[in-house]
Amino acid sequence: MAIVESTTPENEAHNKLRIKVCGMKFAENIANVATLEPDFLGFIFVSGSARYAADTLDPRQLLALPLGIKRVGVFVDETTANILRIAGQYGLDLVQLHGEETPEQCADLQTAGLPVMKVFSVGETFDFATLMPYVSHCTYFLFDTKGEMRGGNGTTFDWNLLKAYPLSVPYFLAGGLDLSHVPVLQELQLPGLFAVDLNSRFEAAPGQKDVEKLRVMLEALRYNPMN
Ligand SMILES: O=C(O)c1ccccc1N[C@@H]1O[C@H](COP(=O)(O)O)[C@@H](O)[C@H]1O
Repeated sequence: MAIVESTTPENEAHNKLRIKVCGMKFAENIANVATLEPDFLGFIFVSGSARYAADTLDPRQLLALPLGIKRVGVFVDETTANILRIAGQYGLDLVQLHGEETPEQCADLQTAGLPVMKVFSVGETFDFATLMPYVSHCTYFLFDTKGEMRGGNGTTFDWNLLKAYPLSVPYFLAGGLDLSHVPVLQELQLPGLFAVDLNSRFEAAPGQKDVEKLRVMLEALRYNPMN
């Protein structure tokens, strides 16, 4: 993949690979990462996670983020009422559902005006038929590596499985991504890939991102040798 595949500004906007930095929880760190202008910042609202944001974050810190950065709330098997309440409180633009959420719950959230990104955990194989009931109820899909924990395992899966992606729903790729993967991503040219999700491989401590490490990664992802 040429990370920015087109030379025209119009197509560039459509084709460029978006970047999500996830697992943010400290105000100063969020402000510093925001200067790198990621497309999405993710906040974990899962109480067992080391990246749980609700303990440390004042909603006003999220509401003050630049408009160009979309705020993503990450949930695992949370009730629709709680998701909508937290989304309103923190001004979330999108929710990432990282558990066993049903197509009906995705539909309810989207009907309530909250775009949904449904996560699917990928093991050694993946059956794309699993996605079908979700297609009309999700704005994005996200593919993460199946692991011991719901998310944040820091491990990759065989991305070649996504070469056969048959749908038009754009997706995020997550799971252990780091700088060493940029050439592989460029080579693979995955159909439907909309964004990459950066999390535990860019941390100085849980929830504390290494800004310099992220800066190098974002520069590598945004570098287009064709320009
Ligand atoms: O990071 C967490 O603690 C977490 C907890 C519960 C659900 C999702 C979580 N993180 C998500 O996991 C993926 C992959 O992260 P990693 O690169 O493997 O560390 C990412 O989408 C995070 O949003």
